[in-house]
Amino acid sequence: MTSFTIGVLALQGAFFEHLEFLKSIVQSPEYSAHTFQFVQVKTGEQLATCDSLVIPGGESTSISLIAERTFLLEPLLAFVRDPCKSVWGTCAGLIFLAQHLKNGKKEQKVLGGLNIEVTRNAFGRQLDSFEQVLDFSSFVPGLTDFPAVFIRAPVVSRIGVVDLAEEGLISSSNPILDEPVEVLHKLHRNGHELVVAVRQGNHLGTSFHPELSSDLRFHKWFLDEFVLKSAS
Ligand SMILES: NC(=O)CC[C@H](N)C(=O)O
Repeated sequence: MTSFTIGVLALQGAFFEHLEFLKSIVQSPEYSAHTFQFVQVKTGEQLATCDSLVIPGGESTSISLIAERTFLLEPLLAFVRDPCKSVWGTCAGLIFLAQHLKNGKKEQKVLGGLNIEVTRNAFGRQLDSFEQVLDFSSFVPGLTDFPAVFIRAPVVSRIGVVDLAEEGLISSSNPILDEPVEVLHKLHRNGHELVVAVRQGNHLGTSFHPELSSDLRFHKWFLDEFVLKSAS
């Protein structure tokens, strides 16, 4: 029997929905060999109990400001540099997890848990929000028709903003950066190809909101592929 504690950063945004999805998935008999705890993370003490963290969508500037004011920024920076932990950022969570931002606010901080540049609000005004059925079967077996919800969504605009050859010290302080960044999905929209899902080791970043889709399959994949695998 293995026990897992999954936290969802609960400073602002759609944290409740992520928790409900994950709680409902682990009810299935296929997970009966494990025990799971779920934590709404608002403090460093709560974060310290977690094996895995989901950073939800919402407003990335608010999430970063609240984390700073509540002294959670330092524990979060340490958490995303721990190779034994898995982390998933969705939408604003992807922004917060990035190394570098385009269209970021001056006071906005990032965690550097994915070696990428993210462009905030990348879809412009008319296309602020939309839903598109996407084929993720190249990385999630059988997931050919996932209804991906994009709300003032960011995109990954550059991969590899930290050059490890030039900045030899970075990798020892942030071992996550030694892993390659994998582009999981490129969205084809209005003649553009936009990167909306990436993975770097145990870290996952998605531009869309699977927790607003009423389809549990993407969360199940995160649980199987990141939470359970990073513990084995
Ligand atoms: N749905 C979302 O999480 C939107 C993200 C928002 N545009 C931001 O910059 O924080």
